[in-house]
Amino acid sequence: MKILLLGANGQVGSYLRHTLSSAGTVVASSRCGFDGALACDLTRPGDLRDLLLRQRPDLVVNAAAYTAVDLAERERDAAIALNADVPRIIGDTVAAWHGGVIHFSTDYVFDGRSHRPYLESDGTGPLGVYGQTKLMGEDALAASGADYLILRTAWVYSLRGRNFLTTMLQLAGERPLLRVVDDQRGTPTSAGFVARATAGIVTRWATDFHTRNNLNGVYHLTAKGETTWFRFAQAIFAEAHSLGVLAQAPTVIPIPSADYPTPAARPAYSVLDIHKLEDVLGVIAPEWRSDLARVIASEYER
Ligand SMILES: NC(=O)C1=CN([C@@H]2O[C@H](COP(=O)(O)OP(=O)(O)OC[C@H]3O[C@@H](n4cnc5c(N)ncnc54)[C@H](OP(=O)(O)O)[C@@H]3O)[C@@H](O)[C@H]2O)C=CC1
Ligand SMILES: Cc1cn([C@H]2C[C@H](O)[C@@H](COP(=O)(O)OP(=O)(O)O[C@H]3O[C@@H](C)C(=O)[C@@H](O)[C@H]3O)O2)c(=O)[nH]c1=O
Ligand SMILES: [Mg+2]
Repeated sequence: MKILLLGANGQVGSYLRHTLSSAGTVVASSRCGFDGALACDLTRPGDLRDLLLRQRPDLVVNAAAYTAVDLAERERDAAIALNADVPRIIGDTVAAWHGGVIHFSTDYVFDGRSHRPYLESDGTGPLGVYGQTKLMGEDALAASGADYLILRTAWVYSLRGRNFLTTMLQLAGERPLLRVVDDQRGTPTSAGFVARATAGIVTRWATDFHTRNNLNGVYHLTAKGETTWFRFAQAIFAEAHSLGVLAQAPTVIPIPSADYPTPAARPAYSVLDIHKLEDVLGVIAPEWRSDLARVIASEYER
């Protein structure tokens, strides 16, 4: 099976480049092209169509996105181009040869007013431009006629790139005291887990090739459990400290979101129910806390 991976240089994409090779022949593409990846600026629809037509993949895995949540509030057009137009063009194009698409979306499609984990069938209500444009992309792909899986993940971290984990480790070296919001609940999920689970899903999907359209739809893909950003920060410092990576863990103070104003509002509660992922796609998810410990140890315990 030929798999075209878009966004190969991103947080999830860089892990997918490795894990997907167990599921098929991977052709990787990134904005600039590096390390053998094909260069393609996805904001140029003609370039994206050319890439798809030339490669004619059995499956496109789209890990490219506009992910700057706050910046999106004043760069709406750029967010639409990446998060809404790209999945629409992919779906419309590969539908011509009955190709499939695996696309990632986010917990930020929800408004956060739920008091129990969100089901795939629950109503959406994004609070900001990032979530709105990701939802537009979900709808466009679902309407395209291609076979598709939309994997909604959340609070993704790794030791590469910019994310909450790397931000906290960096701030720990700069400040003795950090203030972190304690009234937004969600589930930290490692990029490595997302990429391994996705590769397993691709393998299963390829096996069920003739009936795979039965699987079309949205799936929630996170680790298990829930926490707040404050408790996530505490856990990061506890793990790093126990491995001797941090001489002195900073003091972390819990604060309400009102005390940490940001251009984009975040949902107060965006825990995702992952039973459909487990039952239909057979993914086994780790607890978020053990996933975090594994990630930090993998880097430093050598
Ligand atoms: N990060 C998170 O917390 C979460 C992410 N998700 C979703 O998961 C998916 C993967 O996210 P993640 O890996 O964290 O995102 P990243 O921001 O790390 O990666 C996105 C990639 O998209 C690429 N990209 C952006 N613009 C273009 C362009 N014009 N042409 C080509 N490539 C472009 C970027 O390229 P470059 O490296 O050159 O900038 C980057 O490598 C996304 O769909 C995201 O919405 C969902 C929930 C949580
Ligand atoms: C750095 C920092 C952040 N915060 C808060 C701000 C925010 O409410 C929360 C998380 O901050 P971040 O900006 O790292 O996270 P954010 O950009 O909101 O992360 C989101 O990214 C997109 C792509 C997604 O799809 C989501 O699932 C989610 O992971 O922590 C503090 O309270 N103190 C701090 O020192
Ligand atoms: Mg990023």
